[in-house]
Amino acid sequence: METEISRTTRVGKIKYTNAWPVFHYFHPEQLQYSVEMVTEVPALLNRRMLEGGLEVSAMSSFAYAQGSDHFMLLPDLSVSADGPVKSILLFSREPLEKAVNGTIALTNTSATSVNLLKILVEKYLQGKPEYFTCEPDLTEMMQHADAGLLIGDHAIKASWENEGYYVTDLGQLWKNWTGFSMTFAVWAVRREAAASAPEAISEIVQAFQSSKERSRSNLTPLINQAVREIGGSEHYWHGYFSNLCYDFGMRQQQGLELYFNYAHELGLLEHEIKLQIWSDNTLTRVKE
Ligand SMILES: C=C(O[C@@H]1C=C(C(=O)O)C=C[C@H]1O)C(=O)O
Repeated sequence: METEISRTTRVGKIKYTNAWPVFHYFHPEQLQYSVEMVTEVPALLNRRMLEGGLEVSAMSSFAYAQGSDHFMLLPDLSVSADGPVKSILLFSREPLEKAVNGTIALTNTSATSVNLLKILVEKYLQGKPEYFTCEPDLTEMMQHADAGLLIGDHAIKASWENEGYYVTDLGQLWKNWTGFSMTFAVWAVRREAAASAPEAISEIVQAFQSSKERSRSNLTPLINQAVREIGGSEHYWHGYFSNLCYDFGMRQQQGLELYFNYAHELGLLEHEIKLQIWSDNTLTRVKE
């Protein structure tokens, strides 16, 4: 008979620096339960989570909402920003007010940010652009569009190489308009995995939490790795990691609920979303 201990939990990891603090000290080989890692851009992790090809993943908060009947949120984990995010950037040839009536190229790696842009354009800026989706290559995008949306390390690198484009930070724009924080990524578990393998999920959640805390207490190893692998300066990465928030408290939840409400109003989400957070019942069960 297959026991829970021998079953493998497939865990998705976002292939961008923004999620590193939660994964940096997450070492599957040190866990009691078996874990297989899949590292991909958010759009691919979203698809695999929706199709049941992963049990646990960091994913776009928008995709969590699309599949919320199948998912629960893991507690106190997110990639959020209360103001500028520095890596969700709209590059445009003309100032923003003009760009939002032109053609906008959208990265095919995102779900949250492309819908955030649509909300901001439609409700805040009253623009009427044409959109198309493509690979995250700014040079290529700008051959066919007036503006291009990039996320993650693609946005960071493009901001370093920027040759005169206007740059709009969507975290900052959301904050200017709503006064709220914005949550771009969440960590979720599929409901059937939460029901059938609670001990494994509990161990995974604790490992994510302790990675987050260890990263927060000393950013230097992450900064050094980012300089080595992506480029840029220690100063840049210190600013980048310390600016992002990895918690999912009341403030982040309120901002995300507001985003889901707007997405629903615009028909981007089919139904209203109630955040459902997984809680660890294994500790009480042991005592019974
Ligand atoms: C902060 C970021 O958030 C990311 C944006 C996502 C999206 O737009 O769907 C998904 C996951 C996050 O890692 C970033 O890409 O820089």
